[in-house]
Amino acid sequence: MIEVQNLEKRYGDAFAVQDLTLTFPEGQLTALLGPSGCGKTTTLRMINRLIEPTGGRILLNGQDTRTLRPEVLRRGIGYVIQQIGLFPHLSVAQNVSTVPDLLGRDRHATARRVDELLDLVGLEPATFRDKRPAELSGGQAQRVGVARALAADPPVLLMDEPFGALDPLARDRLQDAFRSIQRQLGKTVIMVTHDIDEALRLGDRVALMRAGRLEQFGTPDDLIHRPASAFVRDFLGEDATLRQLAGRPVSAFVRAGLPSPGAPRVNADLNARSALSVMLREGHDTLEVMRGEEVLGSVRWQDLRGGDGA
Ligand SMILES: Nc1ncnc2c1ncn2[C@@H]1O[C@H](COP(=O)(O)OP(=O)(O)OP(=O)(O)O)[C@@H](O)[C@H]1O
Repeated sequence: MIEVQNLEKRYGDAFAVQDLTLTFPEGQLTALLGPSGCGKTTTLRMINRLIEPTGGRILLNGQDTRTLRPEVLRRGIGYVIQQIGLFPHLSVAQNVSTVPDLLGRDRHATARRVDELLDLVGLEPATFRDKRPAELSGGQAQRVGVARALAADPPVLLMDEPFGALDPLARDRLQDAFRSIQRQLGKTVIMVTHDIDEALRLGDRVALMRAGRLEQFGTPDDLIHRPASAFVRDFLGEDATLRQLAGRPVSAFVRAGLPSPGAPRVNADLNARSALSVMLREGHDTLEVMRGEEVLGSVRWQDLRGGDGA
């Protein structure tokens, strides 16, 4: 678990981060969100001590990070940035195994792990293992970057706009892949983004910052339905609920029980925003949700509009 307490970074008279106190829950993904210059990257880089705070402290599993040598600290904290920085002269497999090799881990075990990780991020190992970075698309290179960060098996991952440079389709795919990996591996992830959709879609928690301070910390539902300030409401915008629905399958909103007679059927994987459109189009306030031939249950208009899906 990572706790920051009264964290501060000052440059001359200007505060990049000021009086920031929050706990990043273990095994969850927290999105650090906010407008340009609000202090997101500075906060992230203080956590792995690429930037030293001018005040406050950071606890990793209860231990003040200042008592740890930076290189020891960073071994337990993966770091993924937009410009992935793969080594051009090394193969994909060598790039992914950089840290385990440095740590002197068993070579055969590492080779197996590299293949597993490539598989996990959606790169066929036999095809990609021996390629050089110059032979990869931007999206493939970012996948390799994610695999490399996971290779050392750090309990904590810091990510700074990791999907920023991708086209929308590739970004959606890699976000989905990453989300299921994160759920599967139970990593604690802190992800900087200025993309509201990304934060609402991927974040278990969202920390919204403004001018170096924390404006609100909560679940996506909290920020959308219980904004702490006019700033939060304005920042998320009026269509925040719809955008959040677009990132969730309708199955997240299913309740047991039958819908009203004649309700349209939709597939469980349909996104909730499209499900809402089906209701509007068909003039029904319930839908029957199917997975293949099986009826999962029903979903009601007010369930989608209330935004309480998990
Ligand atoms: N080395 C530095 N010297 C002086 N000011 C700095 C320095 N680094 C950052 N700042 C200032 O601190 C503030 C926060 O910067 P930071 O990069 O953390 O913002 P951010 O929220 O990540 O922004 P963006 O989304 O644009 O990357 C900004 O006003 C920035 O100008």
